Amino acid sequence: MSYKPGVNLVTDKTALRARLRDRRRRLGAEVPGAAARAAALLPLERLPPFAAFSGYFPLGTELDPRPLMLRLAENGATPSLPVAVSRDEALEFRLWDPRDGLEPDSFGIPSPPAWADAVVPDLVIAPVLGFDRLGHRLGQGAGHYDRTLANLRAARPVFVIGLAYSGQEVDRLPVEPHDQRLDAILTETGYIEVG
Ligand SMILES: Nc1nc2c(c(=O)[nH]1)N(C=O)[C@@H](CNc1ccc(C(=O)N[C@@H](CCC(=O)O)C(=O)O)cc1)CN2
Ligand SMILES: Nc1ncnc2c1ncn2[C@@H]1O[C@H](COP(=O)(O)OP(=O)(O)OP(=O)(O)O)[C@@H](O)[C@H]1O
Repeated sequence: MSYKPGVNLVTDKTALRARLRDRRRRLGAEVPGAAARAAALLPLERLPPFAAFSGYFPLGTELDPRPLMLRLAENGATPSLPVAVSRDEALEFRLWDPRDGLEPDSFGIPSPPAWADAVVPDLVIAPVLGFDRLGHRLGQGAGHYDRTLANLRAARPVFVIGLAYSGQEVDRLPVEPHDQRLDAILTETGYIEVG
């Protein structure tokens, strides 16, 4: 898919989101086993050191990060999940203990309960609707990851990996000043480091 700049980046993004949602739905059905393949392809030795990471609870046909989360946790890192407290605020991250139940956050996404410990991840596995090779990411459009990564990065280094089907790649995404870039992209066909 190639991107032709239009007059308005925001409406361009909205149109792209609709197309990429359709495309991801198709990929979810056509590429079985992608989550486990992607998890196995992460080159742990190339990542900066990290003590805590965040994954996500897969929505719809998002690529399931749980095999990857399991691998990172088995490697000794503390797992956490994002919690959307409102549409306009940054995400919180809370410790994910698979023995504890999850509760819907303000978007209805299963998330650790309010009493779970807060975590500051230094590795973020971000859900992706679309990505390009420069590390630009298109998300759900609420700006949650942009706000959250801006806050995290203002305090200390955080390495951000977008997890996606390889078919979610586009030539070039429209970019706004607030967009936070991915450091790498992991798909079922490989690991792409962004320069
Ligand atoms: N699995 C997952 N968890 C996540 C996110 C995500 O993208 N995926 N988020 C990322 O920021 C945050 C939640 N933010 C969200 C913001 C908007 C919508 C949303 O508008 N969803 C559409 C339906 C999307 C679809 O059909 O695929 C909607 O409700 O109309 C969802 C989540 C934190 N947790
Ligand atoms: N750091 C920020 N501070 C305030 N508002 C922000 C910030 N980052 C993004 N926003 C707002 O969030 C809205 C959505 O941004 P955008 O379309 O880039 O979302 P996205 O990256 O696709 O989604 P998400 O980050 O939720 O996965 C925009 O209206 C933007 O102004």
